[in-house]
Amino acid sequence: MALLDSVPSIAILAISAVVLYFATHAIYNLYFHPLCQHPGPIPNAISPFPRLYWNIEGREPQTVLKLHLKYGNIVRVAPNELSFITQAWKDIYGFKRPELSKDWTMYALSENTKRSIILSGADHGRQRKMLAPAFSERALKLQQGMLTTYTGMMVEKLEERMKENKSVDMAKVFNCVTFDTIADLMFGEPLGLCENMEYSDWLSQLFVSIWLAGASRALQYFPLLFRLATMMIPKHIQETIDSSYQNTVDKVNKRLAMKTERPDMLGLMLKHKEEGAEMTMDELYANADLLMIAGTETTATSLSGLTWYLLNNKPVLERLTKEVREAFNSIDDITMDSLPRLPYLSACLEEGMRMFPAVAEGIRRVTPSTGATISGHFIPPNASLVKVSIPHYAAYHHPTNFHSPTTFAPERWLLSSHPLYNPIFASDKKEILQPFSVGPRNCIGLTLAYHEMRLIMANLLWHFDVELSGECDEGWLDQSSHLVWDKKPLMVKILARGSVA
Ligand code: HEM
Repeated sequence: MALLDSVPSIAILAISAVVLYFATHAIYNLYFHPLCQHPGPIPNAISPFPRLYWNIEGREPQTVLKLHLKYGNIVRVAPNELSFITQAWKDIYGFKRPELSKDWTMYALSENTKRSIILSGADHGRQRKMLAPAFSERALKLQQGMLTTYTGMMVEKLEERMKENKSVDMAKVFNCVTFDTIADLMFGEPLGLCENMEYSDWLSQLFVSIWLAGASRALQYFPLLFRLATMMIPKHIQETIDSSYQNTVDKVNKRLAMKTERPDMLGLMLKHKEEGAEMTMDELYANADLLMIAGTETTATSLSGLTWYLLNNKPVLERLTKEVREAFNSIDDITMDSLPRLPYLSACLEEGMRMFPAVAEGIRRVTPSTGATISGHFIPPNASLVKVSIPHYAAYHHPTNFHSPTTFAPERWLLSSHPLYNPIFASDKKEILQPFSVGPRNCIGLTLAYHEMRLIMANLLWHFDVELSGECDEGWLDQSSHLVWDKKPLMVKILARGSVA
């Protein structure tokens, strides 16, 4: 009886202890934490939950922009995390000793992904050395014929749709072209997507894996919960993830069994192996799987964003079309060598990536236990795992960095000698735009991405006039982001060249 009588008091005591713990924690975070002098919303300073909610909701890019507009260039977005929209690229991502390490909670922590270059720790340099030759300008030029095969297939399919008077989902078309290109570069054969401009089962599975990886990141803040959740993944979803990876493994094995001197990615990686660089078979599979995601969705997303802005900015579309059509006498002149000489095309690519960066969130890094200075602000030693990042979308849309930041204006990237140069953009902080990141872990596929984007866009505008279709969602830009944008269909009317006045 006496024991039962004391139950309410034990419950009150337990609740009080929990409340006291959280209250003390909140007070510490607000007034005594090493980051307490940095501005930001109070709920974010107290707890990581608001930040995790953005992750799940998929509104991180837009929310972080709003916070920077309200609180300034450096914002405390979580108790242990600062977001910078200053020129802090080198401080956070650059070559330094010790390097700021990756924040693992940003990535999908499957055992397979952990073996790939993107998550490798001390042996990152070894993996990078082995992959790099496949991405050199020289190696890519050898693949020009293969790249143009898929732009040629794109043109053929668009012609068919034009004759049928049907609108085309260009987001899907860009995905089909980039996936077939990377698959051919990697496995020695395409996925067959460009034949019908439709996704295969494997690709649909891959998209499920990407979405799951993005949406489940918040759980990684709580390792026990994450482990529990991974144990509870429904069987059919786990099978989808496993079968997507197994498909990559099968394709790598098939390519390795080919007796060919083909200078594709696996060929070059293996050649390097003979020269002493090492990569285990498991690492090879993991990197092939990574490249199929990192090298496709990103390029297709950048092209989709640029296409949306072009279709909604007729004068820019006209100028770009004119530049492409006047620069060349025939389609054969449109090459990897000739395209970089088109300044307006280059300016449009930069502006497209500024307005709609494929990687929109900040990629977090963790400061070392020795402390770090970021944009002149010292993060003290042992300030328990402070995370820092530059959020691409927020940094590119903030008036502190770009004049009229929400205006799509490729002119801002032109040299002052260009007839379309506009001095109102002279104060733009152009070096803030780093869609491929910087430093030792920047994008290895940067050169390939530029070549692909130039070839695809130039072929589209050389062959066709394009208009936004009435079937396209007017709020296309209003998208959520789970590591990559959850893109909506981008419906476009394909018209015969010269039909739009
Ligand atoms: C417009 C297109 C692209 C954009 C915007 C982009 C962006 C990025 C960014 C921001 C990173 C840094 C990620 C991090 O710090 O965790 C990265 C890394 C990487 N990207 Fe890309 N990327 C693009 C295209 C490609 C292509 C075409 C490939 C290859 C086929 C590729 C392969 C990779 C790889 C392997 C890494 C990891 C590099 C390392 O950790 O050393 N990307 N990319």
